[in-house]
Amino acid sequence: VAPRAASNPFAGRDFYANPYYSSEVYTLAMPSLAASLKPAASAVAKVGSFVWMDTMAKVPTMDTYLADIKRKNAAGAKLMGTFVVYDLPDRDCAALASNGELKIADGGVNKYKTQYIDKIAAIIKKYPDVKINLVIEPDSLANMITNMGVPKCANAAATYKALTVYALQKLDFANVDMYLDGGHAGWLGWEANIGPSAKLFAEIYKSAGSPRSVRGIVTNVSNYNAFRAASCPAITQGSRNCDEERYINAFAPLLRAEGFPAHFIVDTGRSGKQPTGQQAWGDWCNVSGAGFGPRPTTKTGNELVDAFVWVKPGGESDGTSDQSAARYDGFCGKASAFKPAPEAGTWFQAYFEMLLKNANPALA
Ligand SMILES: O=[N+]([O-])c1ccc(O[C@@H]2O[C@H](CO)[C@@H](O[C@@H]3O[C@H](CO)[C@@H](O[C@@H]4O[C@H](CO)[C@@H](O)[C@H](O)[C@H]4O)[C@H](O)[C@H]3O)[C@H](O)[C@H]2O)cc1
Ligand SMILES: [Mg+2]
Repeated sequence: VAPRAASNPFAGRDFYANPYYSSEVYTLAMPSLAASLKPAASAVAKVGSFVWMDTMAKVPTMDTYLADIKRKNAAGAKLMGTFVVYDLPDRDCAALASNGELKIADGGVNKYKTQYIDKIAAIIKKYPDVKINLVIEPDSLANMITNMGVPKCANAAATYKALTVYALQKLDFANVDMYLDGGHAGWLGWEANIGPSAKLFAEIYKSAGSPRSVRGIVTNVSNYNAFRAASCPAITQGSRNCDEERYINAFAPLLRAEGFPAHFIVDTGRSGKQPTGQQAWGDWCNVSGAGFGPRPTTKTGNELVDAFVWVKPGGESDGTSDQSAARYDGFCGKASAFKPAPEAGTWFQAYFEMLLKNANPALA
């Protein structure tokens, strides 16, 4: 077994401005952007964000990007690959917007193993010299804590847990570090949720055999919370953990006590402007008033936090506002949600412009 990583998986490496996102910015955003916003947009295109493998068809692009990174590193760069594993069958079980391609009822478990995870493992094996950091399945285990009352989540629970364990075991390589998705302060940070969460995450970690490459937990993926709020926003009323740092500082000792010595990374891609237009802390879809947040860095000011990262690519929709669409989720129709919005994952120009204008720190 490889020696336990004592060091920060992001230390001494630079983020890879992936071609997929920069091409969205240059081909989809730039042409209709006001001249005044173009410098900010080209700055954003250079910020390294995670590549979402949200379909089996996207897996081969991991090979393309890792080959590009390997080439660039051979020429003196110090890039790492950062990817999101996101294709569980019956995905996003409490929402409708990000419904995935695999269904438990339609052989999804076997497809996830053989056509998704095993394919990712085979690609990683080709690049033993490239540092790879992975986010594992946003919105999966968190839903197991708070949404067992949703039939789709209750029915998917055993599968989510078993396939997460499978992924942690199959992707456990010496050059890989993985972070399980831990929702955010407004989700699992509540008094009622944080204890059960620590137990569940530790159970998964130990069931997988405490793999060396499971470094910890990522928080705030596709959400908007400040890492360190100057003052607790009104919508967080009643919760002691009103920002991601308070959530992490409360969560870490509970996890350690359960046998999971987790470190953390935090998605700051859309946390720049506080407070946002959320009317309730549970508002998650295309929230108005958000802005690009702190740039990716290992200088987090908290030794539990390896890095601030950009996981959700700012400008890609969280879900359609078209009420007649199959994947329409009511949260994307709420007053706090920017409308009209296209399907989850597709380019949302007006929202991108808002993120540029609200960026903090400023982009250019
Ligand atoms: O006063 N109290 O003591 C008290 C105690 C408990 C309370 O209840 C808690 O209230 C919280 C809201 O405050 C709820 O948190 C919301 O849960 C939703 C899932 O159900 C999440 O939605 C996901 O968001 C993802 C992006 O983050 C999307 O990608 C994904 O598609 C989407 O599904 C929201 O973020 C998240 O904010 C908790 O469940 C709930 O338990 C409340 C008060
Ligand atoms: Mg989503």
